[in-house]
Amino acid sequence: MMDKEKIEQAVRLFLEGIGEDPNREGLLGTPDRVARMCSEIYGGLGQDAGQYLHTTFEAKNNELILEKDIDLYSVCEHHLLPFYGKAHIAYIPDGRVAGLSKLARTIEVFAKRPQIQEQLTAQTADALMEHLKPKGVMVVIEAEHMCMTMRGVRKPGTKTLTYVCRGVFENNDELINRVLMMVR
Ligand SMILES: Nc1nc2c(ncn2[C@@H]2O[C@H](COP(=O)(O)OP(=O)(O)OP(=O)(O)O)[C@@H](O)[C@H]2O)c(=O)[nH]1
Ligand SMILES: [Zn+2]
Repeated sequence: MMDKEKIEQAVRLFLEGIGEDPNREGLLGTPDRVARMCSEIYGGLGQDAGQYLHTTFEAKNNELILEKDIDLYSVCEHHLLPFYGKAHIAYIPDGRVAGLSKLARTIEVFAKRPQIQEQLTAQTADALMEHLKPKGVMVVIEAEHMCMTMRGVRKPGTKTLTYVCRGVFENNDELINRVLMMVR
């Protein structure tokens, strides 16, 4: 559970820290707004990643399934600035498939936390392996980090691509290339 009062105090202190007046009219409601926003954008903290994967359906054939271009928003844990882009989740079932929306819901559990992209990619793949028990999973994320665009090195347009393979995808160039081709 989030401590809304603590977040509000911190926001007031932060505003003072940057030389603002937290009591000026435009900022009066800001601590409350930020606290409410936090329960949304950090709402994955403490959530069980398996919760969306309890209901599965029988699969007649175990062919590759790819859910691509999933809109993704997360927050980098180093600067607390957003990174955002697309996620692609491929898996080969082993007799059971998940509801299509549940792949996106699973990645959201991990995206709604202070994150680094590599870890977000790996945690999603591992959760799918653990709870869906497929033959293999591949998760690809391409994202732009605002800590690299609006500040720091200032390189807008730079995309960071991460991918993680588990199960039959591991070291299987043919499968990996098939997914990458379908994603392009
Ligand atoms: N590996 C990884 N690095 C990230 C991610 N998000 C942000 N970063 C990087 O985290 C690093 C933090 O580096 P520091 O040197 O501690 O912080 P900094 O002085 O603000 O660094 P600059 O961004 O280079 O100005 C930066 O290089 C960021 O680009 C991520 O998802 N994965
Ligand atoms: Zn950052």
